[in-house]
Amino acid sequence: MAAPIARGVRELLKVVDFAQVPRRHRYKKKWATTEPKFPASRLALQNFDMTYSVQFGDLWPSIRVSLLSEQKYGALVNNFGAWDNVSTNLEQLSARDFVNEAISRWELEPKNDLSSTPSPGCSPNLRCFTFSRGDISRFPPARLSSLGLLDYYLMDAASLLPVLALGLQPGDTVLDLCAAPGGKTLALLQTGCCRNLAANDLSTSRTGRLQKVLHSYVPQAIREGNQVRVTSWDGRKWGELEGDTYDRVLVDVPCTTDRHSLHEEENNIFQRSRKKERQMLPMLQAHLLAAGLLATKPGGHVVYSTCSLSHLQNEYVVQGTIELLANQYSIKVQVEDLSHFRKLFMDTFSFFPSCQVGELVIPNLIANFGPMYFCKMHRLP
Ligand SMILES: C[S@@+](CC[C@H](N)C(=O)[O-])C[C@H]1O[C@@H](n2cnc3c(N)ncnc32)[C@H](O)[C@@H]1O
Repeated sequence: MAAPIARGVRELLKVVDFAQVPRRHRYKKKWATTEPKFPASRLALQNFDMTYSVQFGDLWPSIRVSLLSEQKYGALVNNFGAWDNVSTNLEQLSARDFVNEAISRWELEPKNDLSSTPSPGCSPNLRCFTFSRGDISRFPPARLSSLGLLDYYLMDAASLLPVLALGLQPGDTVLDLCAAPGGKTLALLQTGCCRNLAANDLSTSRTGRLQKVLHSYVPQAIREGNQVRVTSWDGRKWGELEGDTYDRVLVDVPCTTDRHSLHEEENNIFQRSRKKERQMLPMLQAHLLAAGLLATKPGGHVVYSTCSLSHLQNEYVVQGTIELLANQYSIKVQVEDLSHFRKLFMDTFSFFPSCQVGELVIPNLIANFGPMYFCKMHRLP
């Protein structure tokens, strides 16, 4: 499978990379050996200014300032602890459960609208609190409950959207292909709907972090029973390892992690030494998505997600991979329309209005979540 996918994505890169760079920037810069070291976060900002000003036009200055400002968090309540007390405490801080607020709104929608939207499945089991738009309060650190588990998990609330979009149903077998450090794995378990959950990540040090998260939030009986399996394999091989197996697959790929790249030098993908790795990201992402689709049962669903704003890593990867699976494997994959989903959550998040496929949460000063791109696909039977 590797060769045709690699060839296809290389073709995509040829076309798209140039289309994104304005003509005035197409020059080859010579770096003198004496030139002072440029922090990777500065290189990231330069790169974003070049590509995203073209991609987002007038929206870019406001996204830029939001990305450079403090992000907002959500508190995902641990359902394995005393969730009702924890929810009451969070409400007393004036935070609100954006998941259940959205689902209550959905239930109030007129019947004729409901018929065209899928059921919320297990999503109402998730409770995630955020402060309202414009409220930049911070959550206090999570506390240990009497059961020895932490009471909530702090995460970018937009990271919950790919899990919600996956739309788990009771008894599903689920694969989380790139799972570490484990925020989305934890959310998948919190739905209470996974018959089996396979959580995988290539990096053993990062699966170590995932194990720690599970240890802090999930009772021993669940961790050590056969409901959760943690592995450290190359996700690109999953189609060969366990083809046609899972009802739902989450493919939350490595990406340019745009917010992180602007704030942290450590492990920054814009370091000069990682240029090649950065250029190869769309290829790796397409391989992982193809493997995730091959691991899905015919009739099953996949969500692809990144925390990057780059169309090249988002919709181009989705469109290119779907085309490749059709050509190389005669596997048909349909992108699902998530516009109803966007409508449900637009009080909490700012969405980019013009994605060709999938949805993109863009950072906004009064709702500083994301970036988070997610696209739901149906592998046709
Ligand atoms: C965006 S992070 C995943 C975040 C995670 N889903 C969460 O919510 O906490 C992407 C992950 O992909 C992993 N990764 C990179 N290449 C991989 C591969 N070939 N197979 C599986 N995982 C890979 C990285 O180690 C990294 O932990």
